[in-house]
Amino acid sequence: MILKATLLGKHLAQHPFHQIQLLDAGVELSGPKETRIIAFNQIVSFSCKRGLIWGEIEFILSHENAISLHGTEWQATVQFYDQLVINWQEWSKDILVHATKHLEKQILSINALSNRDCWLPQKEFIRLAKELDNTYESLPFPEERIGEFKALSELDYLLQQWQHEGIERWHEHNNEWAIKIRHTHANFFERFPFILDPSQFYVVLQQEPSMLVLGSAGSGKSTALIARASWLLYQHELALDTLQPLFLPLLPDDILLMAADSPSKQRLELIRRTFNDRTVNQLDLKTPYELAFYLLKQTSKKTLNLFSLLNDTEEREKWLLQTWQHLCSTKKPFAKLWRNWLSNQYEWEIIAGDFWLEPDIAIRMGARLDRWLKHLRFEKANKTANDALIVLEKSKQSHSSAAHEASQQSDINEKNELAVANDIPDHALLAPDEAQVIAERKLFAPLLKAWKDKIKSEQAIDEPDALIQALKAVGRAKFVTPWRHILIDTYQEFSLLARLLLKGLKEKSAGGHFLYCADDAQILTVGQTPAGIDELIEEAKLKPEENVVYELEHDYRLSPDIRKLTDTFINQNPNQQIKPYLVIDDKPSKLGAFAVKLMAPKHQNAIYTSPDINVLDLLDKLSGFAPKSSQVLFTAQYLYQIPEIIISLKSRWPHLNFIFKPFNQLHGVESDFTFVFGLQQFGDSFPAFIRDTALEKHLLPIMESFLDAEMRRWMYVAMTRAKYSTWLLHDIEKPSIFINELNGYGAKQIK
Ligand SMILES: Nc1ncnc2c1ncn2[C@@H]1O[C@H](COP(=O)(O)OP(=O)(O)OP(=O)(O)O)[C@@H](O)[C@H]1O
Repeated sequence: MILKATLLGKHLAQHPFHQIQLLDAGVELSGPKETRIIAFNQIVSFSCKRGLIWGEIEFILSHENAISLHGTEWQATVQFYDQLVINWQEWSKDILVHATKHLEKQILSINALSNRDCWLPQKEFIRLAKELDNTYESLPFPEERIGEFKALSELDYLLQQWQHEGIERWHEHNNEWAIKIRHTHANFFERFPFILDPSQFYVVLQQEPSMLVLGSAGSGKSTALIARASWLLYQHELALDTLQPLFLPLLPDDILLMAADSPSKQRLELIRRTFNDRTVNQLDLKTPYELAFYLLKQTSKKTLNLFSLLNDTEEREKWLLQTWQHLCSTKKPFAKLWRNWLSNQYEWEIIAGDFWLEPDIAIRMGARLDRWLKHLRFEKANKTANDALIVLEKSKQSHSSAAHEASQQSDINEKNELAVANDIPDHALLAPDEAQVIAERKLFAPLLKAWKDKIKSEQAIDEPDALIQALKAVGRAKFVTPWRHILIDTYQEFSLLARLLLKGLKEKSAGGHFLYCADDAQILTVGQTPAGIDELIEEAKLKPEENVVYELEHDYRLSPDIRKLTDTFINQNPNQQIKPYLVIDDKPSKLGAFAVKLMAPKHQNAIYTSPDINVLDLLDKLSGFAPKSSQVLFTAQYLYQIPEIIISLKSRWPHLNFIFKPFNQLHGVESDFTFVFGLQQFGDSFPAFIRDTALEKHLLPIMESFLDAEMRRWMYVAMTRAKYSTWLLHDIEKPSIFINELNGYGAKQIK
């Protein structure tokens, strides 16, 4: 059947098509310049309209495209339209059967997946999401037509639910499964020191090959990590039938626990002891240095020892101070250089004669020597790691080196501009004077040599060398990662080298599982930035489309008020991942009975600001109400800022346990009460510019754009250690600028 525009119609319509012919499953439109076939499966709808004089047939195609034929005689148009409707309906009826089967098949596939009595790994979910997209793309007519068919609408509704709420449904499925497992194995979970909350259970039971768990201070990350280790080993005991055998039974040797450094390792040790699980206590727990050392031992026949000074900060600082003092007393030029440098750079008052033995100087040197030397020790290895990373990036993005450098330079410029906007003083931003860098290198060279000699005398290896060599060992073709599960705590503190090593282990792991726990607000290492959290997320992924980040939902250390205060404080820096104010949810939730059963949380109930002269008074009061053996943390930027009188008066409050730690060693530390010292704006002021030497400016990454970003994190960590109360002790005349700010957020002021 053919419908043609009339001569006058053609002339008035000025349209590309003058004729339409009905085909078996479509229509053909033709005009003087083009002919176009429109198949029924392209058409969303069509209509027949009557204009003032002429008829018109219009077809709506997908994506709201319209094609029409104008200028046809009205009666003929109606006849053609009626026949078109008949053909279209017959075709649609026939095709509906296929479409229904197509959608039903997809529903069956979803049901099969969601009815699985097991953890649904994310890769399955991603596969399903892709399948769903394809389902709609491969329908025999445009998706917009689904609503016309009642039979399809219902199927479509079910599919759409999965398409739009897939993530929630996926989590729901896994949560429900987790609840079931928790009930089935209630006897086992009751052995834990706490009843885990649903988000912790999720982390414990999940079976993803790689997951990054984020959570703020006290959200129970380390606890969940140890609970997971215990659960993994328990499966070995049971060889459960009810679980899909995604995990083969595990032996303790298959699991490696990791923490960023000695303080966080000690904390993890403490937590695992509370679990009272002999096998968990036997699990390998290593710092990156120990991991590198272990890998080297496995792959090399040389005699090698762990360097004695690396795991004990106190001993290391003591050794460095003694070595520095020895160098000063035996090498006059060395002592002269240091005398000039300390008096010029720091404006310290240096006495004539043996200044290095002066208690006032000596007390300030240990921590500083350790910090300065560390930058030099890691210099070469960091450069190697950075080069490796740049090569990796380049091969990934096939960026020209010029473009890469240009973008880095523009980042630096941008950061500098921001820094200026934030009133960061110019001296902190100026490129270090090269002559000064060389002079400082000379200053440290004898100390660095003494350090290397000591390592040699112990037949040991330094951390950066160990990490670089381990990286090479892991990179060898034959290397296979020996652990099936690597559970990593305080991941935010892992150095670039350590992270590269883990990356290597991941690449060489056949079907291994990696769990990373991190909090960007707790980055204490100078030079590590919170922007790195995005890198951590990238590293935790196996494939780019995966989203393996999971957040813990509760807070066990801080009360909602304190949580709000500390979060407001850290969130001032827009580069930190914004922390929502979480509260303990004691009400029944849709996740069942777990939330109700949460143990009564221990809550920090106050942060006080007080002039430091009140300290003895406060301690007396504290001793009156603190339970016996309470842990009392004393912390400051430098330990010597803690008044001596307190250290010597430990015997005055014998029933309290005192811990002394500088801010940068507070990873994972937990106390009942915390006293923070040195909050002043003079001398060793806080916050301070930590890059106070030319070498530091030269070797450390560029400063973060937000003013005092690093010190803000130190303060945040110090304030979030205590389960009960924190006192921020400040100078009465010149308090730290943070004090005023915190008072504004609700810290309680003691006059
Ligand atoms: N489910 C729970 N019920 C009760 N208390 C818990 C629970 N989980 C953890 N805790 C307690 O909460 C405190 C904080 O836990 P944990 O150290 O695991 O948190 P975290 O997130 O690792 O903290 P941080 O990041 O500050 O190191 C600890 O005292 C721990 O014993």
